[in-house]
Parts: sequence; C-alpha cells; structure tokens
Amino acid sequence: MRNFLRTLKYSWKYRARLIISVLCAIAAAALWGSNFTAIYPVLKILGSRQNLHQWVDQKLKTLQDEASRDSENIQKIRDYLEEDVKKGKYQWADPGLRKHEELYLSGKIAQIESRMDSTASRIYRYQQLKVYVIKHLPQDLFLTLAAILGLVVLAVAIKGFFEFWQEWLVGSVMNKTLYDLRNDFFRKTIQQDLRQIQESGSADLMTRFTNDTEQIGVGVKILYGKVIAEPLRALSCVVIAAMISWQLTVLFLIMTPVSLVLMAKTSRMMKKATRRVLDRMSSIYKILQETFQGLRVVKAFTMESYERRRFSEATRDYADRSMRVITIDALAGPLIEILGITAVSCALLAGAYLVLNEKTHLVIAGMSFRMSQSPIEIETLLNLFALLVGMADPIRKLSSVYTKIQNASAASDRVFQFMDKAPEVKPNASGPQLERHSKSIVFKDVCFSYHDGYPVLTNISLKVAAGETIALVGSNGCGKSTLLNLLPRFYDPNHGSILIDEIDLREANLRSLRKQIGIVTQDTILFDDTIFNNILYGNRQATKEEVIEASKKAFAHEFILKLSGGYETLAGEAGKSLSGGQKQRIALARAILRNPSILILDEHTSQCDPVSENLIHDVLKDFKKGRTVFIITHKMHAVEIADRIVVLDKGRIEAIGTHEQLIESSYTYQRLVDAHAVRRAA
Ligand SMILES: Nc1ncnc2c1ncn2[C@@H]1O[C@H](COP(=O)(O)OP(=O)(O)OP(=O)(O)O)[C@@H](O)[C@H]1O
Repeated sequence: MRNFLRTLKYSWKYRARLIISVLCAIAAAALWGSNFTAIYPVLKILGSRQNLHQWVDQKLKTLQDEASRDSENIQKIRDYLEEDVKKGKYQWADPGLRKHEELYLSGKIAQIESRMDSTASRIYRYQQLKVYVIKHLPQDLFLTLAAILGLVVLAVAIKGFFEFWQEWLVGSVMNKTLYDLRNDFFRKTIQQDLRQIQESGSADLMTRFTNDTEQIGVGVKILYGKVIAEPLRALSCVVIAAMISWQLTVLFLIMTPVSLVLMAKTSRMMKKATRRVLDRMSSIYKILQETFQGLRVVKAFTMESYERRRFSEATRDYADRSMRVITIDALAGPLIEILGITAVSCALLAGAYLVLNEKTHLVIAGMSFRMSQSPIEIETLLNLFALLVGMADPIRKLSSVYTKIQNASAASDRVFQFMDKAPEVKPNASGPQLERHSKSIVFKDVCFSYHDGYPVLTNISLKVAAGETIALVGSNGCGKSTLLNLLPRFYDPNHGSILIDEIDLREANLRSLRKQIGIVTQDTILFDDTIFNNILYGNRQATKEEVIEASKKAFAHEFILKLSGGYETLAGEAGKSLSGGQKQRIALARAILRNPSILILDEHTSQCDPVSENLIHDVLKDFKKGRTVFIITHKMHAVEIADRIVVLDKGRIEAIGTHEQLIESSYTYQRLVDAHAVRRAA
C-alpha cells in the first residue's frame, strides 16, 4: 500500500480539483440521504389519508398535550412536596427516608424537565414546518404527493449534477496523475543501467508501462471517486438515521467491525492474486514480442504451432490466475451484503418489537435500554429502514473498491520496484568533464563478469595512444563486445579501471564521456522516423548539409536518394523497409555525424556486400585520422586498417601486435587467419 500512496503524491499538484470534487461529493451525499426522508411523508399521507397541514397540526397538538401533561406532573410533585412541608408532618417518620424520597422526586422533576425541553424544541421545529407547509404545499392529498415526488426528482437531478462534476474532476486528476507518473517512470527508466533494463526485459517493462499504470489509474480514480463519495453517502444516511433513532442506528453499526475485518482479509488475498496476474501478463507480452519480432524465424522453421501452444499456455495460466481475482472480487460483494442485511435486520427487528408492543425500552440480557423517547411510529421505522438500506448500498460498493485498490497497490509495487533502482553506473553530473580525447586510453587490469562466478574478461591491460586504430579479434564469445561496452560505461569493470587521458571513467562526467563516442553495432537500430532524422540522431544540432556530407562519407547518400521519399523516407519499424547493409551504412553516417574522438565499430560491415565494404574501409582510412578507433571484426582483411591487433581468447589478451608480428607469434591469430582464408577461397 505504501507504493500506492506514493503514486498519490503525483496528484497533490491537482489538489484544487480534488477539493472541489470532495465538495461536490458532500453535496451529492447530503442529497442522497435526505431523499430517503421523503418516504416518511409519503407513507404518512398514504397511511392516514391526512394532508400535511392536518398531519402537522395533529403532531403539534400531540406534542403540546405531552408538554402540558408533563408540566402538570411536575406541578403535582412540587405541590406534594410543599404540602408535606407546610403541614409539618412527613409521610415518613424516618428523616433519612424523607430525604431519600425528596431526592427521588427531584430526579423525576429533572427527567420530566429534560423531556419537556426536547418536546419544546420539537414543537418549535413542527411550527417552522407548519409555516413552510402552509406556504408551499397544497391541501389536496394527491397534489401534496405529487409535490413531494417532484421535490425528490429535483433533488435527484441536482445530485446528478454534483455527481457528474465529481466524476469529471476525479477523472481529470487520474489522467494527469498517470501522465506525470508515466513520464517520471520513463525518465527514471531511461537513466537506469543497461544491465538493470536487460534483467527486466523489454516485454516486462512494457507491461509495467501500460497494464500496470492502467491499473494504478483505476485505483486512483476509485480512491478519489468512490472511496470519498460512498462513505459520505453512507454517512449522510447514518446522520439522518441517528437523528431519527440513534439507538437503533448504533444497533445497525455493531456489524461494522466484522465487515472491516472481512474486507481486510479479502484485500490481502486480492493483492497476492493480482501480483501473480500482473506477472503472467508480463509473460504474455514477452511471448508476443518475441513471436512478432522473430516472425520470419517462426515461419521459416514452421514453429507456428509451437508458438501457438506457448501463447495458449501463457494465456491459460493468466486466465487461471485471473479467475482467482474474479472469485475474490465476486465473493467480496455478497459477503458484505450478507453482513449489511444482517445488520439491517437486527435493527429492524428491534424497531419492529418496539412498534408492535408500543414500547420505548428493549430488554436485553435482563438489562433495559431506552430506545426512544416515545413509542416509534411504523412510518418512522420504515423511514429508518430505508435509510439503513441506503447506507448498505454504498458499503456494498466499497467492498469492490477495496479489491480494486489492492490491484492498484500490487501494480504500484511493480512500477516503483523498478523506479527505485538506483543506477549502478553513476552519471557523475558534477564529476570532471572530459575534454576531447587527445592522449591515451588505458585499460588497467580490468576484470568483468555479468554474473558472479562467471568471468567474461580477466586482467585486461592495454594502452592505446590517441589516434590509434585497434582491431579486436577472437572467437565468438571471447569478450570483444563486452570489453568495448566498458568504454561508454554501459557497464563498469568489477576490478581494475579504465582511464581516458588519465581520468578514471568512474569519476568523469558520464555525459561528457558519451558525447565523445560514436558506435556502430552489428544490430542496427533505426527509429520509426525519416532517414534524415535517424542520421540526425548522431548530432541534433547538425545542419542538412552536414547530414548529407556524413551520408556521402558512409556511402549511404546514393541509395537514400533512390528511395521514394529520399531523406524523408520513413525508415519503418526497426528499419524493416531497408536492407541490412543499407541500415548499417545509415548507422555509420550517424556515427560520422557525431564527429566522435573515439569510434567503436562492432562488426559494422557484417551485412554489407564486398563492394560497399571496400568503399567504407576507404572512407574509414580517411575518417579515422585524429580519432581513436576500435574495430571488432571476424573479417580478417578488415584488420588492414588497424595499427595494432589485439587477440582475445576466453576473456584474456593472448597477443598484441601487427598482422606480421601476430602471424608469427599468436596461434589463435593464425587459426583465425587460416579459417578466414579457407572461407574466402570457398
Ligand atoms: N548482457 C549479457 N548478460 C549476460 N551475459 C552476456 C551478456 N552479453 C554477453 N554475455 C556473455 O559474455 C560473453 C562474451 O560475450 P561478447 O558479446 O562480449 O563476446 P564477443 O567476443 O563479442 O562475441 P561475438 O564475436 O560472438 O560477438 C559470452 O559468453 C556471452 O554469452
């Protein structure tokens, strides 16, 4: 629940709207409760066939009679006491008993006087009502009924007006809260480490962004809407019912603690069940993402039925888990309803006993409890019953509210669990700014592993002078990409350090470091935007001419011009409308536009044809001047442009040197060259 409360902080900004919505809810609740009071006059008119003028008159007369009877009684008691004193003889010989009787009679007088006070205030109220009734209500019975019902309709319409604004305001607060939450969530996610994001997986993250935030939205709406409006509606009924008979109302409320315990129990079950459902939803997203992204592979390997089964299993699992949520949700309503109706029945039974026996006291376990000043009328009891039922309705609605808030609470846990992760790679916003790299890059005894106990890089020490071109070669999985991923600090070494121009990367300002680096990877990522904007991603401040210049250098300009929209052609989702080689050349243009001092090329021509590859290498020969370049390649002829070659084997540096030196000294290098020669010959 703590995390759900944290989401509410996002709505604090919109408190003015919330305050107005609460005022609307109060107005609607007051009208909801008072509408039930219309039952009393309607029943009275239908039952006694009196119009309200006659009824008020009769009521006044009864009360005035009661008041004069009480006043007479007081007078009689006083006379009795004075008579005794005057005559100088006491009824009781014992002065102690006399004192006792005096006390008893004084108490009786006080009791009657307090009743008279209450009768006087009731007389006053009925007199006020009489003025109102004479002024506004007709004498005719049917017209009176019509007027009362007309008032009820008007009150319902006004209630509807307030309810509309309450819902509207709460809905707008929910929307704005979700807007802020999603943006904050995105901001924090984009700052997370690659490692943390990869651990969760993009499908899981997407579920958190869409499904989970949606659930939070439902919770926020319910909290500000129903959780405020429904108790207010119940409260207005309680207040009016208590004004009629607070004793019977208390009898009704006795069941409330039982309901609360039940609600707390179901809510705990609900939260657990919802968490499982949300996790299953992540699995469905994962399968969908994998299947649609790898559709070509799925179809080529005729794995449709396998994927169908996988999806069907995941959705069945989801459906099974959802059924638990549905069951708890469905159970909560009837359970609360049973408790509610039991409470109403208790109160009604007690009231019915008083009405049928014309009594004012209930005797429970030998103890007598006063339930009303005077015997309760049947109309009053029915009115009370209507109010208690009117109170049960909002309480029943609150039962489902609670479960929905638990859903939102589970979803908030998932969202904040991710948001709260502090990036391991600290951005060092106040750290020293790296000037354009001009001296050296040094790997000092670097060790790294993705998972504890599985080293990927071991004791890597390498010094690269500024302007040098280094080729990294080695068999698959030997750690080439990992080593270069440490340069832009996608990960930090577990041991050792990396220094650029003698500044430790862990201390340097991260932005200033990444600004110097251009990367072209094997898996080219293009955004669903124009080709122009995709290249511009390398440097948002670049001019159109600079973009074209970079494209020319990457041998992309010509094929871009041949596309239907030229530079304005949409690259399509993940660049699906372009060939692999074309995408790589666009990525190279993007890196060139960045004008990096350090260029990382990770199998940058793996999908280019030999002609394009040779052209790109010619360009690189020129472009690499004044930059430090790292090339990862399996194409051994590509190492020609390197000043030195680093041979990696099982995460260790096996040898460093020129082609000529390594062909003599490194067995691994010889094997790689031989294998490449065989492949080319074939
Ligand atoms: N994100 C990751 N999480 C866990 N392990 C990883 C991750 N990326 C790579 N690895 C593992 O680290 C090892 C080195 O991988 P790396 O990609 O650096 O090798 P490589 O030499 O570049 O391989 P290739 O030539 O095939 O591209 C491999 O065993 C790989 O399975």
